Amino acid sequence: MVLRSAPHAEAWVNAAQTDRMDILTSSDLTRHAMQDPLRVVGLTKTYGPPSNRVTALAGVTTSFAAGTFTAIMGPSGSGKTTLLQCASGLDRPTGGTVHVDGREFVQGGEAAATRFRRTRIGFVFQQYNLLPTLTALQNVTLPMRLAGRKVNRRQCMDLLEQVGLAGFVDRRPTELSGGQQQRVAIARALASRPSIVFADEPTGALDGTSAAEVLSLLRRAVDTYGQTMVMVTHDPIAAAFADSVVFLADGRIVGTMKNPSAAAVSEQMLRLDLARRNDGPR
Ligand SMILES: Nc1ncnc2c1ncn2[C@@H]1O[C@H](COP(=O)(O)OP(=O)(O)OP(=O)(O)O)[C@@H](O)[C@H]1O
Repeated sequence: MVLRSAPHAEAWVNAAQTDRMDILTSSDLTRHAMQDPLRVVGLTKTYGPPSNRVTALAGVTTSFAAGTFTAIMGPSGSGKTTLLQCASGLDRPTGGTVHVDGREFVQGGEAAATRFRRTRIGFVFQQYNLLPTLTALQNVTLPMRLAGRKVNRRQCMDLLEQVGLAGFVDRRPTELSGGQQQRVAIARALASRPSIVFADEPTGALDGTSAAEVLSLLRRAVDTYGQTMVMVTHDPIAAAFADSVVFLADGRIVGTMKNPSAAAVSEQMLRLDLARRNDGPR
């Protein structure tokens, strides 16, 4: 998918394997995307003073359909994490809007943003972000307790069982391997049944076997519960677990790929790197 408004888009379409990509106009996007659980429109994010401005997002418009798994890829510094953080309410965009479950997320102060994140969104981070003093089960129930919601202990135990940790519920993070900690983090992210789960490099700190297990769990969350998964990754093998890949460069969407294979993703990443080198520093 290439948004026609994106600069370099024509070049990208020419350079890429166009048979794997759709061309989407902004009216198509509007028509199809209004009901999607997550939609971002004209998202911009700049850092620093005008004299030294960094543009991390330069107007990103896209939509994530229910029950789909999308990987966000792009060269270092292309804006992947910034997109994830702005789309999830962890950070405030400079411009543009975020729509979750058809409603615009209005940046109404930290309390509102926190409430929004706790009820509608799950997060999985590269470094797991588990609380070291709590057991696996307590880590999973924590977001519900923080949100003042009744804890469904049985459901949390079931989730830990589903991620293969039935015998580990009373262990603290230091007593678990990296892969096991990430599986606790996935159970925690899924416990409140959020409509959208954001994952930022969820396999970045894992070996190949643990990474495949974690990715299979994310895939299963999409297929079983219809959750919408948005994952930032550098790894083409991880991206191949997704239904589609959105490619970013210089804070813009420059293409998407449906039904990605690791080989096709690697090839597109190489093309992007090459295009960037040919363009020189911005
Ligand atoms: N807090 C900040 N202050 C200033 N510039 C920032 C800040 N956060 C990010 N940036 C800049 O914004 C741009 C996009 O950063 P971002 O972390 O979103 O990229 P990325 O694609 O996730 O990179 P990587 O793959 O290396 O993690 C980069 O040029 C980065 O240096």
